[in-house]
Amino acid sequence: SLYPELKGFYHLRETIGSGGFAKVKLAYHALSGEKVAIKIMDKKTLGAELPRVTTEIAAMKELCHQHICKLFQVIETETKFFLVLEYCPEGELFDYIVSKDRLDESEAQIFFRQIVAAVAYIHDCGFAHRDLKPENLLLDEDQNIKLIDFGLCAKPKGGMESLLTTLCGSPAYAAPELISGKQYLGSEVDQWSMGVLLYALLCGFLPFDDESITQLYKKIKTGSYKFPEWLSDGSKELISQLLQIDPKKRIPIAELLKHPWLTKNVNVPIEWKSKYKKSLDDDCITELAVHYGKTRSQMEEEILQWKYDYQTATYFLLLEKKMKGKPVRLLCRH
Ligand SMILES: COc1cccc(Nc2ncc(-c3ccc(C(=O)NCC(=O)Nc4ccccc4)cc3)c(OCC3CCNCC3)n2)c1
Repeated sequence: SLYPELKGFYHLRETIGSGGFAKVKLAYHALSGEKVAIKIMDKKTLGAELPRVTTEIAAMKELCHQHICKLFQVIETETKFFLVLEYCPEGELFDYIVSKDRLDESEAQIFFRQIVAAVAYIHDCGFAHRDLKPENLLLDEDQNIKLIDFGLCAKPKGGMESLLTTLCGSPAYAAPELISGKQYLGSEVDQWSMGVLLYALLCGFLPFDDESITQLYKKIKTGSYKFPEWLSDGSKELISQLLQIDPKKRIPIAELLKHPWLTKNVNVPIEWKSKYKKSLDDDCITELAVHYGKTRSQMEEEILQWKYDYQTATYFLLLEKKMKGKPVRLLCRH
């Protein structure tokens, strides 16, 4: 087959996305029967960008959050990287907004609370995303948000406030300081992009748009955008606090987590911390031990090494089955 490294472990199906350096295929994890997304990157195509994949893999191993697509396994061959990732059955938020034209305030609020939670978590882990847009926000079977970074744009924030100067991400969502080639902070760029995102959720179109890229840049740099008449005062106030040209004037994440527009009718601040437990799940370890014919303590010791091999993937996918209320069972037991 085309990818002998996957044979017997994953059953490949159709391509669900491609772009930049990556192609993503739907696949089935053979042991659990669960669907996964396999991101395939060719080392030759990556060329000088190769280090971005190692940065991405390191970041993914740190990021374990209910609103971030989980990494299950890394397979590296001489010519390719395969990242086995959480599959989101409801596809891109972008397509959902297009299908509904635009979202009403309550639905937009639910999605935006989850997006803010994911970004707050990434920033707390010392990373910045830098390419926040609806194409990188996927929906799971319960229509919950799962943030991804399809284009390898996420970066460590360095010493938290390291200044980054590479242009990354899509211009329509890019902050003024980023497109001016000035030094910028990833966290502040993410705040701006969240403003563009919230506008897109509530309006169904972009605040800054133009056929000519120079006109688009001009609108972004001068912060020239209009509010449609259907927006509430609360949502307009929040959007304007994010779309501040001066990065220092943008509402900080800590404030955002308890902003009135995000807490109204729900009255609880956003729970942004990871809901994943640090300890291993007994049922999953037991099922793995039975399958591999090992003792539970041997199995625990192996999983705790977090090798991101097929065993790691099988553990995480058993955990996913458990969280979805499915039986914690593998398809065949020796
Ligand atoms: C139903 O029909 C559909 C239709 C469409 C999609 C699906 N489902 C579906 N599930 C899962 C994926 C996926 C997950 C993770 C990554 C990734 O690259 N992770 C790496 C990552 O997230 N790093 C990272 C995250 C945060 C911080 C730092 C680093 C890549 C792809 C997918 O992709 C399809 C593409 C298509 C082009 N636009 C983007 C999505 N699609 C289903």
